[in-house]
Amino acid sequence: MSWIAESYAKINLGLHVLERLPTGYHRIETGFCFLEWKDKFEIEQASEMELELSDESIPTDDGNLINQAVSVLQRYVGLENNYRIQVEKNIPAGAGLGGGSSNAALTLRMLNKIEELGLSNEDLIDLSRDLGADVPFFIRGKTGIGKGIGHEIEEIDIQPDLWIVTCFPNVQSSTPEAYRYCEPNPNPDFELERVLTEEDPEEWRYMLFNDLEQSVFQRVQVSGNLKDQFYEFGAIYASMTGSGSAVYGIFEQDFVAINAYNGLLDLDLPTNITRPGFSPDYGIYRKE
Ligand SMILES: C[C@@](CO)(OP(=O)(O)O)[C@H](O)COP(=O)(O)OP(=O)(O)OC[C@H]1O[C@@H](n2ccc(N)nc2=O)[C@H](O)[C@@H]1O
Ligand SMILES: Nc1ncnc2c1ncn2[C@@H]1O[C@H](COP(=O)(O)OP(=O)(O)O)[C@@H](O)[C@H]1O
Repeated sequence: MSWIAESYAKINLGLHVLERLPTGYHRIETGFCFLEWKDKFEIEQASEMELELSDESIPTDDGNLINQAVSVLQRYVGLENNYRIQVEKNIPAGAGLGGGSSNAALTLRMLNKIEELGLSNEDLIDLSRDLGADVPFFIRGKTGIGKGIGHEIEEIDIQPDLWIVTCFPNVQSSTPEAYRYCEPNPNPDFELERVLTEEDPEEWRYMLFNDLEQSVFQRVQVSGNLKDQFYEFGAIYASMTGSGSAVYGIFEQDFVAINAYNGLLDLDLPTNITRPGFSPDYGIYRKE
């Protein structure tokens, strides 16, 4: 008997870097929503802890966020059994799609259920403190605005009711570097929630920005080219997600989105298309 569940990717709708903090982190404000791009987890009891990933380029040692999530539970709560965790990786790493953070969050949620630990989402968020700023968003599984270092989530429905096409240009981008080279830009008059919930997405092009984009595009030029390509394909809005390198385009009409998706696949680039108003299945299921 095993347990199965899915770990979803995110994109950032706007990312404002407000301030450099003494901790080395940055105070930000960003919109988080989901893509239909997912890794598949299967967990079963085993004689010792084992991690198997379908993507051999990602480490399976202590550097893996799945193992770090297991260690946190072992250290602070205690686990009765050992498990074999098998993951079909589809979300590209180093893409700004939050694949590692999403995997860490799902590991906490699955082991909480399998071992009947009875921890609430808030308990899991407390435990995830050292795993990454994006992990609380993935534990909640709801769209919203991330504040603080990205870990304080105000849940609001900002999943675009439009097609989202997302493409990884086959080059990774480093999150620490993206923040190190960005220019914090406090703008007290900007209201992210209002822009995301009230403005026509056609207007986002002129008002919704990712402050990490400029410096990442200088180092990862393919991402900048990809953004131009999205506008050529007819996107009403295009942006890099998070610290890159992936870029997404938002489309009003299905045939325009599908044409962009097929065009990017023809270039041999990992690409995803997400339906309007998509909502992830956060269920954890038993497989006999
Ligand atoms: C940029 C964003 C946008 O959602 O996502 P990704 O592009 O990584 O997916 C996040 O802020 C990334 O979150 P996450 O990837 O969980 O970051 P962490 O592991 O906590 O931090 C990695 C490093 O990024 C920098 N960092 C991260 C978050 C933040 N608010 N300020 C920072 O300066 C720090 O240098 C930190 O050591
Ligand atoms: N479970 C995991 N899945 C993907 N990457 C992981 C995982 N654990 C650790 N990593 C490492 O984290 C780094 C960032 O990956 P990821 O979290 O997918 O990207 P991003 O922060 O750009 O969203 C990668 O270099 C990868 O080797």
